[in-house]
Amino acid sequence: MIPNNDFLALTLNNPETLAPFQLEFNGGQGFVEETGILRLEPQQATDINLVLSVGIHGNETGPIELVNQLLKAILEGRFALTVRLLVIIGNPIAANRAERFCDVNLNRLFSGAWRHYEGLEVPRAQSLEQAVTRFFAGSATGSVRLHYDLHTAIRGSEYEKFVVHPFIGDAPYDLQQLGLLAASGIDAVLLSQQPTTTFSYYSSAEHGAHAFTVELGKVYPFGENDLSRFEAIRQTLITLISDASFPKLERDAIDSKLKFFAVQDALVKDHEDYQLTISEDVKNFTGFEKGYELAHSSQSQYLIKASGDAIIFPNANVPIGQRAGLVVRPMRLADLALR
Ligand SMILES: O=C(O)CCC(=O)N[C@@H](CCC(=O)O)C(=O)O
Ligand SMILES: [Zn+2]
Repeated sequence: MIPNNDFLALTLNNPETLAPFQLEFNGGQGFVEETGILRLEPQQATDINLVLSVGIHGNETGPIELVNQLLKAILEGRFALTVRLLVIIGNPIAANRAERFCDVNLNRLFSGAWRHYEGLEVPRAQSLEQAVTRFFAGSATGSVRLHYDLHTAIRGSEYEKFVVHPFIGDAPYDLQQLGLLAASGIDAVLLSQQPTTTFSYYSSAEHGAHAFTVELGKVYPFGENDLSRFEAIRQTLITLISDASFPKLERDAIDSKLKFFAVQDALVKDHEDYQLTISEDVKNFTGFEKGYELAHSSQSQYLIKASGDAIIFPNANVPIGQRAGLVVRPMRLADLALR
C-alpha cells in the first residue's frame, strides 16, 4: 500500500528509485511502476485512458498538490475510478530541491531528444516515455487517449490559465476537448505551429493522444498554493475520472470562454549575449506594437511583426539553442478546422 495514500510523500521520500509494487483499493488495482509513476486500473472495462502528469518542472508544485489530493480521494474510495489512469510526478529530485530542473529542462527531452543531452533528467525522460508507451499499449482498440501535463508559469499572466496545444498538422481540433478546457477555467489556448520536444507533444505525436501543456497560474512553493484557484479543473477531472464523461459545451459557449492564439515564432537564444528587452515583471500575453524590438544578440534581432503580437514564457536564462519565449498572435475559433 501507499502509506496514508500519500503518493507525493512516497515519491519525495524516494526521489531516485522505488521498487515496483501493486496495491488494491475499493474500485480497482494500482501499480507503482517506479518512483513517481502510478498506474490505476478500474474494475470495469473503459474506453478512456488518461495520463495526468505534474512536476515535470520540480518547482511547479500547485498541480502536484492538486493531483495528489485527487489520487488520495480515489485510493480512499471517496470517488469512483471509471477510467484507466496514469499519474506521473515528473522530476522528484528537482521537486525536493525546489528547482525547475537539476541538469537539463526535462520538458525539452521528449520524442527522443534526450539522446542529445546529458544529466539527471536524461534517464527520467526515457522512463517517462516508456511508461506512457506501456500505458497506451494497454488501452482498448479505438479508445480515447488523453494526456494533460499540468504546469505553472514563472511569470504572472494576463490570462491566468492557458494551454499550449501541440502541433497536429492539418488535423482538426477536437471540440469536446476544447469544451473540457473551457469548463476547466482555462482562459486561452495557444496553438503550436511546429513539432517540439515537450511531453505533451510526445503523447500527441507518438500516441495519438489529445494532449496539452496546461498552465494553471503562477509558481509557488509546496504549501503556499491556493488550491481553490484550481476548483474548476478539479471538478472536470473528478467528473472525467468518476463518470468517464466530458463537459457538454456548445460551440458558442466555448467561443465566449476561450481566447485563441497562434504561436507565431519561437524565440531561440542564439548567443551568450542574447537579451530580451522587457523587464522581469512583464506578464505573459503582453502585446506589442509592430516594429518593437523584443530581443537582440550580437547575432540577431527580433522585431514584432504585427501589432498585437504578444510574448509568452519570456526567459533568456536558458542554454544557447533553447527557447527563450514564444510570440503569439490572436486568432478566432471560427478560423479553426474543428470536429
Ligand atoms: O513560465 C515559463 O516561462 C515556463 C512555464 C513552462 O514550464 N512552460 C512549458 C510549456 C511547454 C509547451 O510549450 O508545451 C515549458 O516551457 O516547458
Ligand atoms: Zn513547467
